[in-house]
Amino acid sequence: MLKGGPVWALGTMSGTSLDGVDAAMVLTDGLRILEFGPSAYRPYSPAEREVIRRAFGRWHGEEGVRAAAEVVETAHAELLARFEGAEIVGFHGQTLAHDPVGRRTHQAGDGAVLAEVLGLPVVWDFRTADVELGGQGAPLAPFYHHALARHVGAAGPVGFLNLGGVGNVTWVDPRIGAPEVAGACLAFDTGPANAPINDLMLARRGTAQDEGGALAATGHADEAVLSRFLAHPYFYRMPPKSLDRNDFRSVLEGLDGLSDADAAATLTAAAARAVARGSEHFPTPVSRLLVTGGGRLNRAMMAMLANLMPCPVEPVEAAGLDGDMLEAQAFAYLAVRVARGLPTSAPGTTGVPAAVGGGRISRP
Ligand SMILES: Nc1ncnc2c1ncn2[C@@H]1O[C@H](COP(=O)(O)OP(=O)(O)OP(=O)(O)O)[C@@H](O)[C@H]1O
Ligand SMILES: CC(=O)N[C@H]1[C@@H]2OC[C@@H](O2)[C@@H](O)[C@@H]1O[C@H](C)C(=O)O
Repeated sequence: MLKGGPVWALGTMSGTSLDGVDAAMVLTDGLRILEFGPSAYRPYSPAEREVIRRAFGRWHGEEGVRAAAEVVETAHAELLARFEGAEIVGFHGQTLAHDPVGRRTHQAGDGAVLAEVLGLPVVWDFRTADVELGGQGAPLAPFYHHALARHVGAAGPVGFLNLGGVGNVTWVDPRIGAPEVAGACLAFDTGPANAPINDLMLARRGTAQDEGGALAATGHADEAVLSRFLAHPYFYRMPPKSLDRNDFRSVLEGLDGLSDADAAATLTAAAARAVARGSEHFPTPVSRLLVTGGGRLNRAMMAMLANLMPCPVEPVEAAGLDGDMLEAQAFAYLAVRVARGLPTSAPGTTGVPAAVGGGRISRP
């Protein structure tokens, strides 16, 4: 258990869109955020990405998983070696598979290996305890969103939307002092966000993403595909709820007859409409929706969201935060919570029956 006051924690995120690893430092006591520290990013090479991609959907011991874990561990070790002054590491790993109904979730990468390499305590495997207790195991950033809302001095409920490979949103009431208290947070995955767009761009154009949403901006969304998409039972489930990267794959097929631009516009609109549909679950309206993750740089997606939502939709930078590093910061914050025996999820964030602290700690 960590003693005393605030510590510099170093957190990582290797997200579902598979672009690379983010790492960022936060000074925190596991309750409040005192200061933001340096951050860095290491992209995966195309070859590394392919090794990980081949292991998507697989579980420990299955083919290709050890190779993927080695890529993840090596990339993290390289990136984290660039930092100085961290006292603890929060290592998310790379989600390969996520099946909360089956009470299992798989983040590749061994925290014990990193602890040895870095000579620091490493908190990892953040999601397993939650799913084993019947929670969704995701999203886990919401407790950090709660701390952020208080840090930026929000006076009432605000929304944090992460537009990564998958989207997730947190409704936060910062007037409630602790995130695990009933009514402080309601969180859930909204639906697919950038992952299907990236897959489309790779298949049709050989590029990693729709830069700035430029292609989507020139197309027209296909309403038939969108209504089939929005009829998916996921949208009728009450939150909390979470998704695996490819859960919507079959619904989002059927774009073959569409031009590249119309297909991109359709997938972009699908992400935005999923968020708007999700926001209907908010307990009360929010004063603003603060957007983090790569999707905030997709102007077509942001414009669609602004049209659909009744409140201002702004990148988190509008509140002085860093939308590239927010999730890495989240796992720094959560690592300190784990080390201090504080919970990392609650009924309102993952649907777990009672607040629970996930994560394993490996020491060098
Ligand atoms: N300039 C940009 N224009 C358009 N899209 C962008 C831009 N920058 C990033 N993106 C999109 O955002 C994605 C990266 O987002 P982010 O890093 O938030 O996702 P992630 O952390 O991998 O995913 P998740 O949060 O689901 O785990 C890219 O793969 C791309 O689709
Ligand atoms: C199982 C898993 O890794 N889920 C990710 C994914 O990416 C976005 C969304 O789906 C969210 O549920 C989660 O990540 C964020 C960081 C979270 O746990 O808050």
